[in-house]
Amino acid sequence: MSIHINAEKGQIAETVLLPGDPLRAKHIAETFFENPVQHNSVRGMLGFTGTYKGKRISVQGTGMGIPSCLIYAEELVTEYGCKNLIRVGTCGSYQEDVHVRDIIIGQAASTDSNINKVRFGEKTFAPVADFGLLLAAYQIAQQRGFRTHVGNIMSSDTFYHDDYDQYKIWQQFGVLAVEMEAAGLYTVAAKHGVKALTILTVSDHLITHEVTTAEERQLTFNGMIEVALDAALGS
Ligand SMILES: O=P(O)(O)O[C@H]1O[C@H](CO)[C@@H](O)[C@H]1O
Ligand SMILES: O=c1cc[nH]c(=O)[nH]1
Repeated sequence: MSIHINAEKGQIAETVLLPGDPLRAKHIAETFFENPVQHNSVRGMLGFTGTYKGKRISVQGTGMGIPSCLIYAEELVTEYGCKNLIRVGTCGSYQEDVHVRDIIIGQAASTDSNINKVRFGEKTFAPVADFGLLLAAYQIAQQRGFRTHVGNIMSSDTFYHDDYDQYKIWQQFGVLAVEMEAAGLYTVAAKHGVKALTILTVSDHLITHEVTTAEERQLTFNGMIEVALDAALGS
């Protein structure tokens, strides 16, 4: 048992999907896993382990934001020996040609978080995805016909902003969308020498103000989750 996960050693698989929402973790386990077993209930941050197409795999909710996500990422790696961390989340698009319901694969993650200033001081670390996981996810998404974008994403420390126009600097530099965890996840994966990837579904649009309905989001999430699970098969 670790401080925030009450699973026994060996109860969590080496490959873990990481949604922010613990109820999405439950949905993934109930929809896609054979014989899912709940391995965590601490703070209601649900986690499950089961089998997908013959491979043992886990899903663990992380909560929202880098600080919460990194508690789970650190404990999964250091206490449970997890080696492949695949975030499956939602994001807001920064680009006209990146539409709601599209899939984004986070090749790299910019951030307004202070975490890496604390770590690296004046120097800059570039948090990047594992290339093997990224390539597998991209090829699977292409085969399935999903509109898919690969590139830089922005991990923000805030969901609500005093100045919404601040997105324009990221937009201008080609950043695809905003979410709240990937830069931290990629950094911690690098620190421990494990693999990480972030796959997102666009749930809203910062420019056009389009949003997805709850039902649409559910269906689109399933596409993203299948991409993540099938990419995980080769991990
Ligand atoms: O859908 P999830 O995985 O929670 O991801 C996004 O949604 C939350 C904000 O609503 C943040 O965690 C953000 O990163
Ligand atoms: O962090 C997030 C997630 C979804 N949509 C946003 O605008 N921001």
